[in-house]
Amino acid sequence: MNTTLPETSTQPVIEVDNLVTYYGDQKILDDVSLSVAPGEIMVIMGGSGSGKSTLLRYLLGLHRADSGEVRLFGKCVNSLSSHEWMEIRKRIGVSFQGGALFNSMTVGENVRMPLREHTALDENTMKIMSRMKLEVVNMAGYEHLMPAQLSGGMIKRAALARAIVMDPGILFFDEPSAGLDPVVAADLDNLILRIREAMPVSIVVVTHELDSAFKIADRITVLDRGRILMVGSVEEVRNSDNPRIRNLLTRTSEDEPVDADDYLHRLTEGAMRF
Ligand SMILES: Nc1ncnc2c1ncn2[C@@H]1O[C@H](COP(=O)(O)OP(=O)(O)OP(=O)(O)O)[C@@H](O)[C@H]1O
Repeated sequence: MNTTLPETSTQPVIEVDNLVTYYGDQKILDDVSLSVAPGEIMVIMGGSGSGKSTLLRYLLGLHRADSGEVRLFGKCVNSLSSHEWMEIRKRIGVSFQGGALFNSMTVGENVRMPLREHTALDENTMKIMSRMKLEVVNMAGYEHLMPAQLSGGMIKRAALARAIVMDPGILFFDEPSAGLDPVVAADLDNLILRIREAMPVSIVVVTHELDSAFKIADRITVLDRGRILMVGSVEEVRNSDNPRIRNLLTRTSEDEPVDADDYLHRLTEGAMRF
């Protein structure tokens, strides 16, 4: 549950300043800066290998920045004590690709797990709170089922109920609609919007699903080879004339097979221009 927030309501809940990260000798994120305002939905988009998941891991404080800084709720994640980090961690909900419910527990037990771990609430209160969150994700009445009895979409929704059970200030999604059919994926988008309406939470979504990004985002960060190409509104990204963003929007990539005619056409077009 939300502890009293020390920051003013307009202070960004996430701030990234000039983040540079390496895996070994390879620079993965290069001078990345962005911020996420209270209640904002920020979508991180980019081609495969552009650094989206890596950025998410740094936002979650899983790695130490090689240079630059990540601040959550105004606190630099690299300089927190483990106790301070635990306090911040309670205010962060995460919904990862697989949904990842514990198969040996019922849906209700799964959703209550963070409450059991981080609070001293009595059993009854925990049950009421988990039911409320299951209602938010349209899963009321399913709390006694085991994960194996659920569809893929229901597993995602139950995992989402667990991610919001502590009323987080920030909610992270990694490819929320991966593996879902388009109708279920669209439901999940609606649910993300509904959660933002229902609670004061900032949401960061990593996705390569354009339809989903355009539907839910307040702003989009476009990553390309570890650098930020653009941070802007849906309209700004849609209307960008940056060729690499256009490529991303039309789903062409240097790794994809190239249509020979189209390629020649573009080549001659380019030759004529220069
Ligand atoms: N643990 C790791 N060790 C070494 N290199 C890594 C590691 N994780 C990622 N990388 C490299 O970092 C770069 C960015 O990877 P990342 O997974 O962040 O990209 P992404 O945009 O999330 O890609 P995708 O959409 O395919 O998941 C890639 O070149 C990748 O090979």
